[in-house]
Amino acid sequence: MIEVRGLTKTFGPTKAVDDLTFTVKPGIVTGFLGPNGAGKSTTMRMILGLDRPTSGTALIDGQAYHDLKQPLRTVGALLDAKWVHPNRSAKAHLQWMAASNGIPSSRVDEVLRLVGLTEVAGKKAGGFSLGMSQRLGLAGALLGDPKVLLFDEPVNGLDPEGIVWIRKFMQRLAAEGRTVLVSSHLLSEMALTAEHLVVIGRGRLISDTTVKEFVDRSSESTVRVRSPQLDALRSVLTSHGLTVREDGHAASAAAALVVLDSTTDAIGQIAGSNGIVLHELASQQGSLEDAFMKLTGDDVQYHAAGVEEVMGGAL
Ligand SMILES: Nc1ncnc2c1ncn2[C@@H]1O[C@H](COP(=O)(O)OP(=O)(O)OP(=O)(O)O)[C@@H](O)[C@H]1O
Repeated sequence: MIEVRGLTKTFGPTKAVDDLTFTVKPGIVTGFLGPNGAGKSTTMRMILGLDRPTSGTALIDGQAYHDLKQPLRTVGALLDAKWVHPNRSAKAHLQWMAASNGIPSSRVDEVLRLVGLTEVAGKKAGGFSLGMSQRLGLAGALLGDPKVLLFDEPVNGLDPEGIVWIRKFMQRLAAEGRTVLVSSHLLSEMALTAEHLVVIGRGRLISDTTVKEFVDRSSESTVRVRSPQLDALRSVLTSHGLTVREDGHAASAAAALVVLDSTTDAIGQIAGSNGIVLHELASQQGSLEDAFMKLTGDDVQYHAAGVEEVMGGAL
């Protein structure tokens, strides 16, 4: 279990993490979602004792990272896959990690097998593809057989096969009863990987719910309706208090109305009882990514403006 309470981190004038409170439970994958610069990496680094909080606490199974007697046996992390010494073989790298953490070297072969790197164990890690480096990072995170695992954007830059492999692996680790926190800036990826979501924007908590609740709540569902009597339809719908948007040019045959917060049943009923002919009546679901952008949109704009200010200052 990970417990984050009132966690805050400022870098000069930047509040990277702003009074964050959330709990990550064992047995399920929890997605840590937010646009670039939202504060995900900084939060993870504070949980792992790599950054000191300005205020607040982050506990792993009830203890601060620095108080853990054998950290690798309690928590494993995959932050940056490319930190391995390039001239060291995968096996030598893991043996060095094991030795410096009091872990028996027999565990090295075990984790190499778990992540599917046995065949290339003797090869230099510097020549590994990104996918292989991620697997090696994962092997390192699993060395101490920890109950808590943190992954920072683990699928970034991977090919589809690598993405599916990492996704399934994280789900398996959670199914074994471990606590798994994985960050991403893509809601579509998290919808496939995680069961619970902690969403942040500009360092602040936006949502802490199941993926299903978040998706249901945030994705806009609308009804698209086409009719040869579009004007009449528009006025009866608005007279029923519905919000209506135009879709396409009014003069074209493809012109349609998009009705918010209603159902095909209700609209069909209204049209029928007013003698209006319909040529199309369809419910449509907004894309997850659109919904996510809308929710965190302010935060992305804030960061874009921030960059311009910095660039403007430099020029
Ligand atoms: N060492 C640092 N010094 C100054 N500012 C920092 C430092 N680390 C992070 N920041 C700033 O803190 C904010 C949060 O960054 P962070 O890397 O935690 O976000 P993130 O959600 O992980 O984004 P990304 O996916 O782009 O890494 C950003 O505005 C970033 O510029």
